[in-house]
Amino acid sequence: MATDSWAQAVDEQEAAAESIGSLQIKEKPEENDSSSASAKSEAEGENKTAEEDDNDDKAAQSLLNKLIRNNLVNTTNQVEVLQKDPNSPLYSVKSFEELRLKPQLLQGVYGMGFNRPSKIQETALPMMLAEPPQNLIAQSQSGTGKTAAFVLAMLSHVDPMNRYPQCLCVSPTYELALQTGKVIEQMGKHYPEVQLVYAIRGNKLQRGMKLQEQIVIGTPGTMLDWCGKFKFIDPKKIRVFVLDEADVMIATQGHQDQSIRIQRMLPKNCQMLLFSATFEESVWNFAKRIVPDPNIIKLKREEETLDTIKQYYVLCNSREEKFQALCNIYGAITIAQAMIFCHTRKTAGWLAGELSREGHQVALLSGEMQVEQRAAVIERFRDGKEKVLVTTNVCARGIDVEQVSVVINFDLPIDKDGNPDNETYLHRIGRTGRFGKRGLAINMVDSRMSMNILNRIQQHFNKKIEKLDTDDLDEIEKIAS
Ligand SMILES: Nc1ncnc2c1ncn2[C@@H]1O[C@H](COP(=O)(O)OP(=O)(O)OP(=O)(O)O)[C@@H](O)[C@H]1O
Repeated sequence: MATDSWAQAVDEQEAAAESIGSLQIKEKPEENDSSSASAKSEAEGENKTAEEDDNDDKAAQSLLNKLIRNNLVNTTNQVEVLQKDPNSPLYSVKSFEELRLKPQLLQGVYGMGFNRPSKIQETALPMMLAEPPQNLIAQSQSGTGKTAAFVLAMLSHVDPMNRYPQCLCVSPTYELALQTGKVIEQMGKHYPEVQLVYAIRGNKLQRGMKLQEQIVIGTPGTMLDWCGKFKFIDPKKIRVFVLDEADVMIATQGHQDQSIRIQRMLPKNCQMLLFSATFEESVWNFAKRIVPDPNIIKLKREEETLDTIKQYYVLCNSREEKFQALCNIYGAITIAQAMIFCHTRKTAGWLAGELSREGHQVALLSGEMQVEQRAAVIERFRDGKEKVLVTTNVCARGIDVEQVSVVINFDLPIDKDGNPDNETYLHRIGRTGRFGKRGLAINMVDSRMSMNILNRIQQHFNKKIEKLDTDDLDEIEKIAS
């Protein structure tokens, strides 16, 4: 009874989500037609804070991370494992050979330049490849090798002789699905019998057809339609179900319920795998509904620290004075590369303009840019083509730019209630063990309120932030030594 009413609730929510979807489609042309409306939304966008951008955009952030990542994020932390059956032996592998992969797949793995399994892969791969298949919930930060791991599991489990879908993989967005698809194509390069199809909106199939591809990757809504309404896929034949980026997934209305509905169509012996970069309570609750009897693997993030950072603050009265202070600093010390954080897009745009006028080579990262544009800006900055990167918070989260020696908080990080955002402060200027180089952080304080924020940040980390007089050249020179 309880299950029935719950199922009905899911149906109702889904119908509501669908009607919201069609409403949005109808609204789009109107937006384009009305120049005043778009001018208004642009102005609103300009004043958007980093935090608002942040909420807008979890999926975009995740995509950006994928686009700019060129190698594995290594960590020295140990994985935490919680086995479904604590008495069964826990296998971990140090080489891909130990996994007894099909030769075509081993060739694919080496072809991608992987020499040995990443930290999370060491434990996750033997679990995912075990017989009988084991269910898994795995959490580790972006870039630690989750995608590569489940792609290898899917490719290992399909039977290429069977020309029907055997693995389903759901991703939160079309773009993220395409990224995973690329990994499947690369890793399966020497295994051409295995085929892939995208279940994404816009990929219209003829009614009544049955898919022959063994792997289907897509977004939850289309995947659900293909399994249920259109019957392009026979869910009873699915052997592996992967839900990727669970934390991003649950941020989108309707995705959670659609995923659960897909999961309920699958056979009992289907292997269920769920991955997430973070693991707050809501993700955990969702994960438990998707994955019965799970093994759980968690890999802690590398801790960031302020220990190797020299922190200063500069007192100013206006944004123009802050800019002047910045110029004085640039005049006194050689800064190889700096990142400057602003609270709004508007300030970031203004500051980038002023710095360019002063002759600096400036890159600007801002929330309204397309993800691909942002990725290109970051690449250029990484290559040293620009020496200063001005940004709002959202764009820079998760970006490790090793060569940045100076971080300037043109505005101090605050949350939406106006309290200090300590986590963001640490994230902007902190270094992990990996990049243990010394760094310099300069905070601009322009009001009593921001002085208060600075004091609270200081207290929180119990680390002194020294005052810097930017009118005194000698004093500035000293901080660089
Ligand atoms: N064993 C490995 N050895 C070397 N490189 C690897 C290995 N596994 C994955 N990589 C590479 O590391 C990067 C991150 O891997 P992957 O995309 O699988 O991580 P992820 O945890 O899924 O992160 P995200 O969710 O951001 O994609 C990719 O460039 C991938 O090609």
